[in-house]
Parts: sequence; structure tokens; C-alpha cells
Amino acid sequence: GDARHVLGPLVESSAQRLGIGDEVALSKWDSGASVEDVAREDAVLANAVAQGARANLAAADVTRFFRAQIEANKLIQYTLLATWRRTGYAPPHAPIDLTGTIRPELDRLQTKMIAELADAAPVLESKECAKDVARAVGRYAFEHQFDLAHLPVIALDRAMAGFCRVY
Ligand SMILES: O=C(O)C(=O)C[C@]1(C(=O)O)C=C[C@@H](O)C=C1
Repeated sequence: GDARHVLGPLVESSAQRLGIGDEVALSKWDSGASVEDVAREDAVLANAVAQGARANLAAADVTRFFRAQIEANKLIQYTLLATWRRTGYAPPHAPIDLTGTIRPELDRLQTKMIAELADAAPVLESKECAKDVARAVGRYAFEHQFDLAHLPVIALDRAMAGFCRVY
């Protein structure tokens, strides 16, 4: 139905955002910086609320959504870093510029996600919101042949849990 149509792009973008989390984790492995950067989180949320307002999205809906996106990103990072710490090494990679390259990439993706959030806004009013979201993630997993217990899917459920007003 309609929910399926409008939630698909948001789920795809959320998965893309989590994929960038892999890069962020590698940069933090190299720099030794903490996963959590509260000042950056505040900047991400403030920017999202401002962009959301121009798309007629309520601050509460935008904040709840991007908070969950950030929490899911940290889940990915903590899991990857712990895995690398246990083995003693991370996958080989070229130097990563978090502030010059990765965060601007997250910012560009966010602009796209605000538009997708606006397209999906009618689902917020549905009593089936949470079910629709859970099914949208399930469809993504099925299409990509990911097991539901696979970390990217677990993180995607976490990331999308902020979409609905009640989840
Ligand atoms: O930019 C970072 O340093 C990230 O780790 C990414 C991110 C995010 O999801 O936007 C996640 C955790 C940090 O607390 C801040 C922001």
C-alpha cells in the first residue's frame, strides 16, 4: 500500500547512513576519538529540525527520527570497534577524513532524508505506523537476502524505531 511505497526510500537511506557508520568507526579506530560526540549530535539535530521546518515537519518528529538514526549509528560503531579490539586490528583502509569528508556526506544524505521523511509523514498518523515500519525493514532485509539477526538489520530496526510517535 501507500506506507510501503513511502517508507522504502527512507529505509534505503537509513541503511546508507548506517553504511557510512562503518567509515566513521574506522576513522575513530585510527584517531582514538570517542564514538559519542555530543556537540556533533546537537548540530546534526539542530540542522535537521531547521530543514524539517521548511518541509512542514514538526521538530518533535524530526528530532525523534534522527536521534534514533544516531543511536543506531553508535550501535554499529560500538560493535565494530569491539570486534576490532578483540582481534587487535581493523580492516585495511585508506585514511578517512571525518570532518572534511564523512560528516559532509552525512549532511548531504540528511537533506535527502528530510524530503523522504516529509513524503512519509502521512504514515505518522496511521495506527499501523510501527507495524508498517517493521515490515518495511523486513522487506529491505528480504530484498538484500540479509538475515534478520544480521547486525545491519538489527541496526536498521533501531534506526527506524524513531520514525513513529509510538514504537
Ligand atoms: O559524526 C560522528 O562522529 C559520528 O559518530 C556520527 C554520529 C551520527 O550518527 O550522526 C553518531 C555519533 C556521534 O555522537 C555523532 C554523530
